Amino acid sequence: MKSLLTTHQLEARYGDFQALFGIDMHIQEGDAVALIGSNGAGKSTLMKSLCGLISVAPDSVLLDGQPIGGLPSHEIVRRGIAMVPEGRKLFRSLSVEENLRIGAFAQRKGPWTLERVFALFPILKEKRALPGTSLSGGQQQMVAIGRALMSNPKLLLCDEISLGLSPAVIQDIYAALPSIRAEGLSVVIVEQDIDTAVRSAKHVYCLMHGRVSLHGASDAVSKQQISAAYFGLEDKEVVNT
Ligand SMILES: Nc1ncnc2c1ncn2[C@@H]1O[C@H](COP(=O)(O)OP(=O)(O)OP(=O)(O)O)[C@@H](O)[C@H]1O
Repeated sequence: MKSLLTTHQLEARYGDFQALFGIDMHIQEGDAVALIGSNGAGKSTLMKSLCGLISVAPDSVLLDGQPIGGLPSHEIVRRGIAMVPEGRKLFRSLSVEENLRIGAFAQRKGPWTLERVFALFPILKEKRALPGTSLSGGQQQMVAIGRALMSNPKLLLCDEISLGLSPAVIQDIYAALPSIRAEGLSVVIVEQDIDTAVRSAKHVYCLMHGRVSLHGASDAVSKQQISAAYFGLEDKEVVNT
């Protein structure tokens, strides 16, 4: 499979505080990667570094071999990375449909249109004229995912899409993933629930204190390896990538 995105010794800082240290990550075309780790491990910081919300060294993030580190986020969307942010971040004053249409600002060509998003999440078609923020948490999450898809990304970054949702709703959202990935779209899923993460991904990266503590094929990493990498292990683990 062709490499889509790589990070090389990626570092990220908030002022004097260093949150990420030497992250090497590889995402192939069509890949599904789960990013796990305890609170404060650096998952959101890594997602923000990939989509231009945090400034990082140009060569530390390559998309299709081109340096994109530190580019403004609208330029990164144009190049094919879209983010479903933690907390959904819908535009309060806009309807469901308007929220979705905003995702298409980059005018990238591809399969995702308003009708296609409505086919994926039919409830959004019914509620298209309502304010996005009047929907249930799960429906708002669908809007956030749909808005990101409207930019026709090559890589979709999903930051904690199940946060605050009931197990049944989480199941509904994850049930959409195979359709989302059907046309070769790569996804990175940040997820607190380790079982959900590993089940829905081909590869797993675990972060601890801003470093990769484990990475490997999800069917090759054991529960013991994951809990060691999640809660504390001195050496970096690499398992059958
Ligand atoms: N805006 C910020 N300013 C300063 N430090 C920050 C900021 N955002 C995050 N941090 C710090 O960076 C580190 C990594 O945080 P990050 O939010 O990336 O972790 P996370 O793995 O996503 O955690 P969570 O699961 O709680 O969202 C933490 O020590 C956090 O306190």
